[in-house]
Amino acid sequence: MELGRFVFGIGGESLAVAQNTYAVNWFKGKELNLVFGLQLSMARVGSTVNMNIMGWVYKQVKTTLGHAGPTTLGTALMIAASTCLLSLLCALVLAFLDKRAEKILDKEQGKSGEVIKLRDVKDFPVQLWLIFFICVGYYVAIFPFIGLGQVFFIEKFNFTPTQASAVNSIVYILSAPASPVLGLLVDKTGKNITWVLCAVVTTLLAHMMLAFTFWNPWIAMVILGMSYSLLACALWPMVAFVVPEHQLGTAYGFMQSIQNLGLALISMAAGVIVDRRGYLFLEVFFCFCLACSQHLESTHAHLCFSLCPGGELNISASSRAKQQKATSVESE
Ligand SMILES: C[C@H](N)C(=O)N[C@@H](CCCCN)C(=O)O
Repeated sequence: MELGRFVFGIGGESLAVAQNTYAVNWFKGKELNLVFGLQLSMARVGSTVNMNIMGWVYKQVKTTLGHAGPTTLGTALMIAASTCLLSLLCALVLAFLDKRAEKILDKEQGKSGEVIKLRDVKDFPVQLWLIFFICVGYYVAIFPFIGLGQVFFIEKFNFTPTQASAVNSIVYILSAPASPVLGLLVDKTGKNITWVLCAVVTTLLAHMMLAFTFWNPWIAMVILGMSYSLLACALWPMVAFVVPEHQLGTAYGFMQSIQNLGLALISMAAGVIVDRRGYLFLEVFFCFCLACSQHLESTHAHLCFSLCPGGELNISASSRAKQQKATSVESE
């Protein structure tokens, strides 16, 4: 099982790196934030369908085979895995379309000829490193929290397991419809840094509500779901504004690696904190992670404004459009 999850991790995360890089290559300067929102939405529709349908699939296989056990479980999992064939098919079609676009648009000519090197990392701008650390500081307060969330709602709010599971999964369920809408909002307004700051602050407020009050946790979880969707739409596309095209894959690869390293360590730490100190300490710990992320984002904003006032990261959509027009006139 662990070997399977290891291989799954390699595949899943590399897929995410490739998806992000393709999205930027195709949509930079167009509706990039919306595209990231749509990606997130699709992923969340997938997880929601999976959460709701797998129990039913397992029961059907059990009825057909006439018994429970490893064969029944294995068959149900193989049926689930068959959806990867659909992904493979889509990836092949995408590869074909991308090659075709390269020829039609004569992209070879526009290429700078720069070679991709792992050494590029040392030339990454400080803004990019800040984006990486904001990402890790934020996501460690989301994924590990949802992992432990069900028991938290049972223990603190006396919810039944069904109620706890419903309130816990609202973050992902909400992000399916909300992400494209919020992505469009970021596209229309620009100002990615401001949106990321809003998302981190509202997530911090939601965690503080869960930690220090007994208010109905649905309120905090709905805020968390909306702010999480906003962050994902505004943060990930920012990478494309600070690194050149040939370094995008390396930059997204690093972002995912740092995020996963943080998630692995913080998930273990979160388990130890719950066992030794309980859920209040855990929530305070998540608030601390978010406060670090918020501090980094403020530093990031400050740096971007002082290093390049009017720079790419926080300009409005209309100024971005003007900038692009000017660049394309210059290159003609
Ligand atoms: C899967 C990956 N580790 C991750 O964190 N994904 C983000 C969104 C990535 C942006 C779209 N490809 C998530 O919020 O799930």
